[in-house]
Amino acid sequence: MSARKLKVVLTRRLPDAVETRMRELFDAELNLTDRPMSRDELAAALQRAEVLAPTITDQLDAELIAGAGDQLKMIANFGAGVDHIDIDAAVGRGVIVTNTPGVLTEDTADLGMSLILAVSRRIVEGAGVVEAGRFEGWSPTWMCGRKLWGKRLGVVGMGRIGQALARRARAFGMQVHYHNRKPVPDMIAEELGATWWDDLDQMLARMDVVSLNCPATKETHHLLSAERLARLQPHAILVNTARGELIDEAALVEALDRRALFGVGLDVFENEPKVHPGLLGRANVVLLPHLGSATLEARQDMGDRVIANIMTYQNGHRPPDRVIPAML
Ligand SMILES: NC(=O)C1=CN([C@@H]2O[C@H](COP(=O)(O)OP(=O)(O)OC[C@H]3O[C@@H](n4cnc5c(N)ncnc54)[C@H](O)[C@@H]3O)[C@@H](O)[C@H]2O)C=CC1
Ligand SMILES: O=C(O)C(=O)CO
Repeated sequence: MSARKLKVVLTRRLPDAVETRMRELFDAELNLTDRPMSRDELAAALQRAEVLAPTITDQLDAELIAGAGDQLKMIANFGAGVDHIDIDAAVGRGVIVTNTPGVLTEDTADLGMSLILAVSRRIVEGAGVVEAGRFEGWSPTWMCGRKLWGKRLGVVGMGRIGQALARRARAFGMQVHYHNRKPVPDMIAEELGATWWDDLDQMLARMDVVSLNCPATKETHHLLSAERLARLQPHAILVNTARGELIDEAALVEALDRRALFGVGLDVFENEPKVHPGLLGRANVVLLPHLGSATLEARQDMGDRVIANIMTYQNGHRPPDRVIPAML
C-alpha cells in the first residue's frame, strides 16, 4: 500500500498522546470541542473519512452507513462493544470494523468485582451514613450485608471480562458458574473451577450473585426479562457492567419494589445516559456512570489499539481486531 496517509476522523477527544500519534501517522481530524457529533455531523464525517474512529456513544446505524461516501474504508471503534454499529451494513459495503478488546478487560472486571462488593457489603450506603453524621456506633445487628465467601457467582457471557471477573471472584472464595453460547475450553474451566449451565433459567434460579458480561445483540436484548428476573433468589445480587439493553429496566424496578432481590449494581443503563427514575434513591442499588474502562491506562491502551488497527490496514494487512458478523 502507498505511503499516503489515511484521512482519519475522530468523533471525540482521545488521550493527548493518542491524538499526537494519530496526527503523526495519519491525516487526522480531531474533534477538539469534544462535543458528541450530531447525526448530521456523523453523516458528514462519513462523507470525508477514509477511517472513522468513533466511540461507543456514536450511533452508526444502517441508514447512516448506507449514506457514507465510497472513500470510507474502515470504522475503527474506540471501545470493545460494537452494538452501536450496524456491522452487517458496514461489512456489506466492504467497510472494515475494528474494536479494542482485551486492553480494558482487567479494569472492567475490577469494576464488576467492586460492584459485587459494594452491593453485598452495603459499602455506598454505609459511607453515606458516616458522611451524613448518622453513625451512632457499632451494633451486632445493624447494616449487615451478605457474605461472599463460599457463594455462587453466575457469569452470563464467559468471554474476556467474564473470565477476568471469575478469577477475582475465586480469590474472594466464590464458586464460579457460567452461561455462555458454548463451554469455555477445559483448561480455562479447570483454572476457574467453573461449571457451565446450558440453561440460563436454571442457572439464574440457583445463583447468589449474577454478573452480565455478554455483548448487546438482537439475541441478548432484555435477556433479563421480567420472567427471568423473577427466577432470581430473593437474596441474589445482580450486577451489569456489559450493556443496559441486557436488562428490562422497568421490570427490574418492579422486582426491586417487590424486594425480589437483595441488591443491584449497574455500570450501564438501558437508555444511557438516562437512568430509570425508579432505580434512584434506593439503598440497595449502586449506580455508576459507565466507568468500566475508565482508567488512564486503559484509555491510553484503547487508543493505541485503535492506532494499531488503522496502521495495520494502512500497511496493507488485516487489522488484528477486525469484527465480523459471525463473531457476534
Ligand atoms: N462497562 C464498560 O465500560 C465496558 C463494557 N463492556 C461490555 O462488555 C462486553 C463483553 O466484553 P468482552 O468480555 O471483552 O467480550 P467477549 O467477546 O470476550 O465476551 C463476550 C462473551 O459473551 C458470550 N455471548 C454472546 N452472546 C451470548 C448469549 N446470547 N448468551 C450467553 N453468552 C453470550 C460470547 O460467547 C463471549 O464468550 C462488551 O461487548 C461490552 O458491551 C466492555 C468493556 C467496558
Ligand atoms: O469499550 C466498551 O465497550 C465500553 O463500554 C467502554 O469502554
